[in-house]
Amino acid sequence: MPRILIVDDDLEIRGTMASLLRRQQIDFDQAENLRATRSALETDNYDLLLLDVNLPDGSGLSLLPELRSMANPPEVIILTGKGDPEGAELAIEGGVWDYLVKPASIKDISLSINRALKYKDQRDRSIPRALDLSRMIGTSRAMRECFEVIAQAAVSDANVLITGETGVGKELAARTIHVNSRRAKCPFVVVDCASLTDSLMESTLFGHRKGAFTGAFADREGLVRQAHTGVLFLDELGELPLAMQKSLLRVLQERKFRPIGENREQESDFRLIAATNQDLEELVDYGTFRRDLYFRIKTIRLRIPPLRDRREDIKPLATSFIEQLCRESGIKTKVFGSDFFSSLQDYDWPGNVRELGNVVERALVAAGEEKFLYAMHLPKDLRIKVARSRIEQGAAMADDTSSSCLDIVDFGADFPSLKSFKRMNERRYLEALIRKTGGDVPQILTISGLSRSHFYALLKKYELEA
Ligand SMILES: Nc1ncnc2c1ncn2[C@@H]1O[C@H](COP(=O)(O)OP(=O)(O)OP(=O)(O)O)[C@@H](O)[C@H]1O
Repeated sequence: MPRILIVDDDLEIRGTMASLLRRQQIDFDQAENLRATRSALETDNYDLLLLDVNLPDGSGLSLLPELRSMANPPEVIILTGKGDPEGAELAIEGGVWDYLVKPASIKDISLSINRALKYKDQRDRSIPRALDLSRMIGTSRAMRECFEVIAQAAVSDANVLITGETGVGKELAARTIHVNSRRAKCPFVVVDCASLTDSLMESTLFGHRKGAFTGAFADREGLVRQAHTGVLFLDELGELPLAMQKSLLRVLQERKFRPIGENREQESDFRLIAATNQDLEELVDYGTFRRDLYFRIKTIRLRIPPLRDRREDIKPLATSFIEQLCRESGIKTKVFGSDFFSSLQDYDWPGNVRELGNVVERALVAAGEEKFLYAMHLPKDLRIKVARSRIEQGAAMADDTSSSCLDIVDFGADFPSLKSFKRMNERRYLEALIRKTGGDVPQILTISGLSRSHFYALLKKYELEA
């Protein structure tokens, strides 16, 4: 059910609006000034604000930038007693749905409210569908939840804090938010806070004038200004020194900064997306990260889980990386031996998706001209770790591609049905036979006793090649 906040200092107007909404069975709250409106917005979600311009403690229009930076902002209809064309222009620039001059007819107000609510409803529903995820892969439930947050972040202009271990895809997620947002055509400026020394940081972020310090041979535009109209992506935010945190907070509040050696302030309208693999809350408790900055940055929070907690994503990621690498190097895409994926599945991926990308690339190089990718093509250190962990788990399934393909396997909690066990082994039998005979079909048919048509049907079934 939609919810509306009526913001007006005039009791009579609030009463008229309230009875209109009650008749339409629309839920609503009321606020008589800016302060009450802000506190209502902090505690509740609204789909629409009916907003008066002249309020006792300031202009209703001053709320528009704050609303725009909310994760899922309400629509706004401005209702004002003054026919103020400049105000109307400002309001429309600020993204309001409609601007009605009092006394507006009940019919006009009702029509406008219904249209705005319909639009808001469509906006809410279209969030997940509208997303372009062409570069970001993931089918696990955990990643689908991440995509929902990314979709919400894409339709808003709020600050975003992305957390997760190294290599989980924080920067990729930030870029995905950017390409799906209204700032998509504007710059995406990356600042790696960990690689900047304290002395370089201020001039890198805010720029400097020629001669501002020894070595400042020319004017330099800072990254904050370069991000104007676009996104400033602060990677490794937990590494930002305290002094710079203060400056950053000021820029976030005022969107203004002063390059070193410059008298006048400059402006930059950027959206902040920050990423960290550190626990910022813990840093706040230790006193090495400012609490006020932390609260300002985490309007939208995206936590990307490590790959070991979403193993379902390993296969689609690895397949996509291999296909892309084969395409780029102009070679025919490889066929996977089943032991290849099972080894990938059984590894813990401390370096997450980045490590997976590197590992499959190394496997591709190791396979050379071979059509198949087997576990033996994977880096030795990875195979050793997988073998160890299998032994530790009592799986006793050594990672030895030359072992019999009909070993008895301890499947642990994932014990398969007899049908799928037979399928698995049939596939492994065929892979081993193709490997042993070098793909010599007459020899395969002699050894297996299969008819030619049955053999080709099995190749098709298991997506194998001889
Ligand atoms: N879901 C995904 N789909 C496709 N590629 C991904 C995915 N997640 C990560 N990658 C790839 O993995 C690599 C590492 O990702 P990224 O740089 O975004 O990680 P990060 O979390 O920002 O790492 P770090 O903390 O070390 O900066 C990149 O090549 C990226 O394209």
